[in-house]
Order: sequence, then C-alpha cells, then structure tokens
Amino acid sequence: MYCVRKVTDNLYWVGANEHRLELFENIHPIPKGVSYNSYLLLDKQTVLFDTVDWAVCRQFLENVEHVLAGRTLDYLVINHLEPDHGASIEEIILRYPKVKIISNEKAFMMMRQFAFPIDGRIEEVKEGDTKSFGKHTVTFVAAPMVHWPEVMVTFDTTNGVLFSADAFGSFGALDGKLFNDEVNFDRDWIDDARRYYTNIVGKYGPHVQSLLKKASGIDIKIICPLHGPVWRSDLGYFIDKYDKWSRYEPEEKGVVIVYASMYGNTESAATALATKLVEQGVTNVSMYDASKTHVSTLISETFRVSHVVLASVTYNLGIYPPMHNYLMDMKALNLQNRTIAIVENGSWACKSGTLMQEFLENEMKKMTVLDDRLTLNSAMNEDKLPDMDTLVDSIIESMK
Ligand SMILES: Cc1cc2nc3c(=O)[nH]c(=O)nc-3n(C[C@H](O)[C@H](O)[C@H](O)COP(=O)(O)O)c2cc1C
Repeated sequence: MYCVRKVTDNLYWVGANEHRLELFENIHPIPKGVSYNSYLLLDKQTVLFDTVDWAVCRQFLENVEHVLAGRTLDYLVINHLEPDHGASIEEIILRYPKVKIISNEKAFMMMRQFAFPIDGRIEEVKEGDTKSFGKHTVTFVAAPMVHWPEVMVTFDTTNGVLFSADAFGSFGALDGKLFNDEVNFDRDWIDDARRYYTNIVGKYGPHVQSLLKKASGIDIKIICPLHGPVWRSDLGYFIDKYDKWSRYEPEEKGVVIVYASMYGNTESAATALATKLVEQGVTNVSMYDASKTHVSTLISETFRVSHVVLASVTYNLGIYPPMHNYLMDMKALNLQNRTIAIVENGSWACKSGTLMQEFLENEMKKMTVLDDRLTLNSAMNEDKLPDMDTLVDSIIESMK
C-alpha cells in the first residue's frame, strides 16, 4: 500500500520508514527507527529529490508510482549520494528509463564508483546554477562535507522549500507524522536529533557553519531533510541548535558524569559527587556508565552540556577501554570547548587521570581541565571527602 504525504502545493513526501534496522551506519543504535525521505514535485516536468535506502525501496517505488499517477518521471535530483539515499537510483532508472539525473561532478563520479548506469542521462550542475521545471525554479547550493564531499542542497525559489540533504535530519521513524508541528519535537525528538547530528555530521562543524551562512541569505519557508520531520514552522529553533552544535557551543550549563568502573567503587564516588553538586544547586546533572551506554549517546550528551566529569579506573596502566573509546570518539568528532573535571582510581599504580588529562590537552582543542583532580586508591573513603569537596567547588566556580 502506498503511503505518501503532501508537503505543499505539488510537492509530496514519498519516503519510507525503517523499523527493523538495529544500527544506523552499522554503528549507531536506532531504537525508534529512522525515516528515509524523498520528495516528488509535480510541475510541468516531474522531479524526484533523492531516493531511499535499499531496505525500503519497495515502499518507495509504490509511493512514487502513486503520486505520478501515470505520468513519467522526468528528473531525479541527487543532493546526497550516500547509499541510505542513493541506493535506489538504479531501480528508478530501470522503472523510468527516460529520467535525467541532475547532480554535481563529485556525485556523478561516485555514482560511477557504485556502478549505477547513469551514462547518457546526466545533467551536471554546480554552485549557483538554476533550473526551471515549469512553474518552479530551483538553485543548487554546494554543501561539501555536510556529511560527504558531494553534498549539495537545492532551494526552490518559487515556494521557499529547501531540500537540505542530511542537514536538519533526525533519527526516528515518522510513523504517519511528517511536520515538526505534528510532533512534540522538544520532548520526543531532540535527543535523537542531537545524537544524529553530533555523531553523523559533528566532525564537520565549520562546513555546517558555511552552509548556515549561505542559508541565512535566502528566504527559507520549509526545510525538507533526508531524515526525520519536515520543518514548516519555528525554523529558528532548529537552526539555532545547528548553529550551537556546529560551533561546538554547549546548549546548556550542566554536568554530565561519565564513569568507568569494574567493581562499583568509582561509580559510588561518581554518585557522591553528583549528589554534592545537586545539593549545591547544580541540578542539571546526568550520569552515564561508559560500559553500558552506547558511545553515540555519550557523544550527544557531551555536545549538550558545558561541563563533563570523567571518572575512570586505571586498567593495566591505561585508561579503561570504554572510557578510552569515548575519548577517541570525542576527538574524532572534533568536540571542543568544554570544561572537564577528572576523577581517577587505581589500586597500585594510578595512571588514568594523567592519561586522560594528557589526551584532552594534547590531542583535543580548547578543552579546559580543572586543576583539582580527585584521586582514589581503590575506593572513595572519608579521608578523600575534602578533595571531593574541592573538586565540587571548582566545578561550580567554573560554571559561573
Ligand atoms: C584487570 C584490572 C586491571 C587493573 N589495572 C590497574 C593498574 O594498572 N593500576 C592500578 O592502580 N589499578 C589497576 N586496577 C584497579 C582499578 O583501577 C580499580 O582501582 C579497582 O578496580 C577498583 O575500582 P572499581 O571498583 O571502580 O572497579 C586494575 C583492575 C583490574 C580488574
């Protein structure tokens, strides 16, 4: 059965939802699923904007056929070639053999690498080019590394619709809803949207900044991303989040405590520290076990707040592996501009604190490590209470 939604006059969502996939990009858990969005414009000519992942191709083809209602497909615009959007290109070509594909040089190069039969049907565009399909005229805007190097976004100057590729996307299946005003985004979607942005696009903050700069010069009315809700109201809310995330600015003053503990003593110290912070009025505190929390959530939470406490045991003279993995991921995603407090534990040769500090200061950018480190020898005992109090004071002072 087809399942489509009207976005605005002559424009339809023909994407599909995925509920069975465990791991997006075979890394990131998506318990709430994901949508692969594709949009079909019925103008004098018919234009499809991007395709979908192979897993939902059947549903997608049914949707396209339904909206076309007997018409043929004239154009396919590819803003982003990554296989979760480009995998169904060949199927579209097979069904609509006269279709012409509009994209840029890099995307066509990749289409050939992926062995799509595109020759004889390509129309190459570059930054600033325009194309009219009848009533609608679109402009193509390069957005390199707003996830992959070939990415572009397409702006419909006739109705203010921005086909934004992976920008402004979210994890989460739509399940009948389509628009941001049909969901409670701030309650039900923002955490997944943040986890999507920070883990998928987070590394490319400066590139997102340059896209935002270009976008600020155009009158956008509707944002059609390739995943998650379509934005037709309150655009500033989400643009502001993107601006903060891509500048590596925290959204909130708050503390995330990430602890790594084998026998519970470091965890117990982390809980005592959290309690003292809350008692002193810092209530925006969250705690995560590095062993049990997927690193994509740790990353997302670290982007959210201003302060992070890293509490780790020493493990064979090193940092405990899940904590080390989290630090490596932070570095890979270019995360910066946070204040870090360190709690270390060791039963005979405590090394984790110094190693974490060296990593933060030497391998990452603009990380402020507080001087007052808390060092535990196996467990948090009464004699360490003054050191913990000093660390708590230091965190609170740095939040002012
Ligand atoms: C496999 C293993 C390796 C460890 N290696 C070290 C080490 O190299 N140096 C050290 O001081 N403590 C080491 N420890 C002790 C821990 O760092 C920590 O003090 C102890 O596990 C208590 O903390 P916890 O209850 O939070 O796990 C090791 C513990 C385990 C189980």
